[in-house]
Parts: sequence; C-alpha cells; structure tokens
Amino acid sequence: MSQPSLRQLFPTVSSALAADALDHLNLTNQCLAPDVVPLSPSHTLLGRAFCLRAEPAREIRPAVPYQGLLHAMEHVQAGEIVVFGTGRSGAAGVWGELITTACRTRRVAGALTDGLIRDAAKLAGGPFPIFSRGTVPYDSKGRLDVVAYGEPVTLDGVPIRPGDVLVGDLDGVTVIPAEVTGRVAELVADKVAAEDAFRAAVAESGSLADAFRRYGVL
Ligand SMILES: O=C([O-])CC(=O)C(=O)O
Ligand SMILES: [Mg+2]
Repeated sequence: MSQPSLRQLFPTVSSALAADALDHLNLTNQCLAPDVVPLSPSHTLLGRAFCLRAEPAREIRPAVPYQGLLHAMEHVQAGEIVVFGTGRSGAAGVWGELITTACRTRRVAGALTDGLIRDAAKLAGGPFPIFSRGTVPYDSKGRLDVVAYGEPVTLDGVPIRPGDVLVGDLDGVTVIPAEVTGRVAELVADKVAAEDAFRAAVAESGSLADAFRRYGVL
C-alpha cells in the first residue's frame, strides 16, 4: 500500500496544533524564532525538508559564482520545502524570484530561511510560500556560499533533518521530526476534534472555565 500524503495525514493542521502535539510527546523545542515569518499572510507551509547550508563566502569575487546553490537546486523534489540555513545571516538575500520560478516549475512546496530574501515585491502576491527574517537587496554572490545540501541543518537551535515535516503559518514554523509524524498526525486530529467541541461550548456559554472542565484543551 502506498504511504499517505502529508495532506492526507494532516487534513487540518497549523503550527500551533503541531506544537501542542509535540509538547505532548515532550518535544518542546521544535519552533523557530518568532522573527521567521511568512512574506504574505496567505503563505503557509506543509512539506518535507530539503536542507541547504550557507556560510560566509570564501571569495568576494568568485570566478564561477553560485556553484553550490546551482548544484543543490538540481536535487530538490516536488513537495519538498527548501530549508536554507544561514546561521541567521544578514549579509544577503539568499532567495529571490528566479529561484522561486525554478521551484514553482519543479512543484516545490515552499522555502524557509533563517536569513533574508530579496525581490519581495514580485513574490509577496504570489502563491509560492516563503518564510524568512526579512529582506535586503544584496545578492548572495561573494557574500554567502551554499556549502552543503541533503545534510541536517540547525535553524534557531532547532535541528532539521532532510525529510522532517515543516508546518508554517502566521504564528511561525514548527518542525516535526520525521519519525514521529504519524503520532503527531493522530494527536493533531484529536486536538482538532476537542477544539471544535470546546469552541461550540464556549461560544454558547462564554465560560472558558466550564469548557476547559468539559474538554480539557485550550
Ligand atoms: O540572486 C539570487 O541569489 C536570488 C535572486 O535574486 C533570484 O532568485 O532572483
Ligand atoms: Mg533576483
């Protein structure tokens, strides 16, 4: 039997619901820093990580620029989210509209970086979800080099391995380790049902305390 897709596993999910489920499993350090935000409120993430790591460039005027980036981006697959670890660099925009165009053609599910992006005006209204700490006009050439892909990266102290599941929305980004994805999906489904019952009760009575006594969630 084929594996269920992430959309089938998570018909309803949010970064908060995923964080609650991970708390339940005592995995309490799975969310990125609150300054990693979507470029547009409509941008959400659900997909498996494809990891890249960038470091300060070794040469300011490389004879052949973008080598690591170009090589890595030939390997990203449909449905994956590009996770661009930069060590929270503010040196350059590591993501832009041309990389996005290639990723849309490859049906990549989104991009996430602890660094900065550029070409925001062209990307903000588009459907491709991009999460970052902000924008800067500087190019990565001569500033940041992609030195690894397909290896674990750490963003904001949260380890992300290739294949881990990312859930992102206006609240932020939650990282679900691949091996607990099925269990997290069950816990999220339970919490969605409990929250639905809680919401109906509290809308009627106006008492959080009563609803909490009955349903045990918040
Ligand atoms: O040059 C870069 O690295 C990013 C960029 O502007 C683009 O993808 O359009
Ligand atoms: Mg550009």
